[in-house]
This record gives sequence, C-alpha cells and structure tokens, in this order.
Amino acid sequence: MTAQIISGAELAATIRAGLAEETAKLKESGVEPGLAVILVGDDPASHSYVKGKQKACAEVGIRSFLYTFPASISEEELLAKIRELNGDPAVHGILVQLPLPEHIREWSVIETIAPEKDVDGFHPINVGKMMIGQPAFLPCTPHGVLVMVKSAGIDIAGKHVVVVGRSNIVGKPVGQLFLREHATVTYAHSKTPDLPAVTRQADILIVAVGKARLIGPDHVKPGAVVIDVGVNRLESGKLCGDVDFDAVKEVAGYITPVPKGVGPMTITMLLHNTIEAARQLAVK
Ligand SMILES: Nc1nc2c(c(=O)[nH]1)N[C@@H](CN(C=O)c1ccc(C(=O)N[C@@H](CCC(=O)O)C(=O)O)cc1)CN2
Repeated sequence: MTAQIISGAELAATIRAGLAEETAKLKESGVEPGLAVILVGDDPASHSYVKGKQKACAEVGIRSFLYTFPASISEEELLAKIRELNGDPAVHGILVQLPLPEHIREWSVIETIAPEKDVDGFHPINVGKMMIGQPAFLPCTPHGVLVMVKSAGIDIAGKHVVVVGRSNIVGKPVGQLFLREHATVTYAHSKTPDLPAVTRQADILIVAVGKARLIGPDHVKPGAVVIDVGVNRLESGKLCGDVDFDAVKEVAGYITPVPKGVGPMTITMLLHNTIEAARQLAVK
C-alpha cells in the first residue's frame, strides 16, 4: 500500500483563506498588518523565497515592504535599518532572509529585531518562551510541520519522533514543538552512528538536513509518518527533498512531497505570525 500524501500546498491554501478573513477584520478596525522583509545579497534561492513571501502577503491583504541591500553592506548599516523598522508603526513584523553573507553575524542581526516584531520566531526571547511553553512567535517551518501532522489526524502524544538535523531554525525547534505535544524525541545528525537503525525507530520521522534523497526505504519503519523539510535543487534544475519520495512512499504510512510540502506551510505560518503581531501591537 502506498503512503497517504500530506499536501502542504492544499493545507496552506485553506489556512490562507482564513488568514485573509482575519486581515479583512483587522483592517475594518483600522489596523493594516505590515511585514518588512530585508534581503541581503543576490542568492537566487533567497530572492525566490522572498518573492514568494511578498506574493503570499498580497494574497491575504498584508502590506509588505522590501529592503534589498548588496552583499557588501556592513553589519552596522544593517542593524541601523532594523532599529529604524523596530520603531516604525506601519511595520508589525520584521524578517531578515537567511543565510547572510559571512561577515555579518547572524545572531547579532536576530537579536536586534524587537521580539514583538520577530515573526520568524528566531529571537532568543521567543526561542526561550517556546521552550518553556509560554506564548511566543513560533518558528515558521517547525510550526508548519506540526500543523501538517495534526491536520492529517495523527496522534502525537507518546509517539517516537526522530528529527534528522539540528539547525537552529528547523531541527532543534521542531523537536521541541513535538516534545510539547508529549512525543518522545530523538535528534540524529551527521555524527550519529548507524542512522538507518535510529530512523527506523521513528513513528514520525522529520528530516531537515539539505542532502538530496538521504533517506531511503531502509531508513523507514513500515507505516511511519515521513516529513521532508529539505529543498534541494538537482543539476537538472529539478527540486527534490531529503527523502527519496518514490521509494519511501511504498513503505511509509504518510509522506510529504517536495515541492508543495513543507515549503508552502513555512510561508503560511509567517503570514499567521505577522497578523498576530499586528493584533498584539494594536492593543499596546
Ligand atoms: N528569515 C528566514 N530565512 C530562511 C527561512 C525562514 O523561515 N526565515 N527558511 C528557509 C527558506 N524559506 C523561507 O524563507 C523557504 C524555503 C522553501 C519554501 C518553499 O515554498 N519551497 C517550495 C519550492 C520553491 C522553489 O521552487 O524553489 C516548495 O517546497 O514547494 C519557502 C520558504 C531559509 N531561510
């Protein structure tokens, strides 16, 4: 039996319709949600993601402001722009597209964003609040993964979740979000010996390493839920995930595709956070 496909694109469309209604209501009360997007350098993937974010903002009625800078911008100039946006009342959310050029310290940029405008959920205050279960902006990709799993009606409590990858923006926080839902969480990474033996224990396997088709059928327990966060561009120009989709779908119970899986949910959760930021800042 082949796996049931969890379509991020379909779920994102449904959620975005609801977000458009929320934006319309906020506008009736005199608040127009605004998102400032900062893009540094000329990485084609970053440009494409930012374009996707702006298009999605327009679709749900969020105003977006784009600030592009050459890769040669100094860290201080970038921080000055963020401080200016922190004080701009038309801007409710601020995001700096990652990755940044090497001479700019990512942590310094993230820490300069006002936590109440940190719609990426990367600021240490939001990360800390997430860890202890306080209300916070949740990081968009991990939150999108959680919403996808729940939307498929999958029970999380007591399940063994194996996360492959330990990045600050996906791997680490996605494990925390599933721990909050009472899963037993294991992190695996590049130094984990015998990766297939570990991933085969997973009821829910989440892969976020950026290595095309790393996970094959031998890594997956029959019937498991497989969530593929990787977006890798092959030499042919085709996109593929960290999971060998065609082979693994014959073993898994549920699987997400790439493209049209987790990616569209990342942007949807960003829209959700921006609307929430506007709502919270309006009552301050
Ligand atoms: N400030 C941030 N930077 C980065 C983040 C982030 O959440 N905040 N995440 C990633 C990139 N990313 C969002 O910015 C992102 C990645 C992929 C997609 C997406 O929709 N992918 C499509 C395929 C797109 C394509 O054709 O290339 C899909 O999977 O269907 C959206 C957003 C790193 N940086």
